[in-house]
Amino acid sequence: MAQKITIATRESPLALWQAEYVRDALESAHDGLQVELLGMTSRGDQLLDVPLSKVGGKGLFVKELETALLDGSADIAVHSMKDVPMAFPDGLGLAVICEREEPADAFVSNHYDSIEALPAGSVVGTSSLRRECQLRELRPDVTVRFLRGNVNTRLRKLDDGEYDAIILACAGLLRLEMGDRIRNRIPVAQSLPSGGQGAVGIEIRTDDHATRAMLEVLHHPATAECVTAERAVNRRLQGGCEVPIAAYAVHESSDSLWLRALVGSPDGTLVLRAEARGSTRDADALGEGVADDLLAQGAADILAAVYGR
Ligand SMILES: NCc1[nH]cc(CCC(=O)O)c1CC(=O)O
Repeated sequence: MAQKITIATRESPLALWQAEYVRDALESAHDGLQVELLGMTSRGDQLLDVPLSKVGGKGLFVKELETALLDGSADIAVHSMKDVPMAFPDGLGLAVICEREEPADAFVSNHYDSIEALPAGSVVGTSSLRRECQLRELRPDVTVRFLRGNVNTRLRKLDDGEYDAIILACAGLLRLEMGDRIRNRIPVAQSLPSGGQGAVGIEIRTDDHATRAMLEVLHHPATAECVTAERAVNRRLQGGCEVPIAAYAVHESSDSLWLRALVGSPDGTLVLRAEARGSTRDADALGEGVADDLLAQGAADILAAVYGR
């Protein structure tokens, strides 16, 4: 049995928190196991002056880590599931999904308590088309301004006065012990989260059975069921962050899920919604059904306009 595991991780404070969480859980579950972090910078961390929707989207945060897995310099890669594309390179795959932190988006402001309380003309920072779409549907009278960078950078820009408010994931703030910055947990009906938001996933080489067995202690089946349904929506739509897409599942009982999803235009003038309930055992089919409903409502046209298909 391997007595040492190397974790490939990005170097943002949140990515390091997540990698350290995995390291600590593995070391306490397996006596004598040594776990090391291999920090690396992804293209998503370098290209900070352009929206993700313009530079090729999701894979940007995971590609360098996957290269480290494939060349053997690391054994596992720890990701925010929100940033993990649907398809994996040959020889790599997801081993486990860890317990979800709060999935909602956070309204963060030094002046106002909620989206509703913003004066007309306020400037709100986000570069997520999903957040922009839903915010503008609710408040067509506010201005959305570009905001990227890691969580700490975004908060600093807010504090510098560049924005009246910003929208972040609650999960990142809570993990970094900055929950006091959350002025308001935006109800999911107002800002439906991204598929996988708040969940951490671990990618490995698919033939590395010894490592997979050691990761099992971190697997959280209930989270994995929800994230599976959410990711099935994105997979069926074949959409990344170039289009406003949200997908969010919760358990209604131990064996049934309620999945909601939406596709929209960035300016929030067109927002298509679909939802369905289904068995946890068939989370993929649940997600595909909701995606098909969206496609039938006209999501196909939105996607075709963006991706030229
Ligand atoms: N795209 C960046 C990213 N990836 C995961 C999180 C937050 C933590 C999570 O969703 O697990 C964030 C920042 C944010 O959206 O505020």
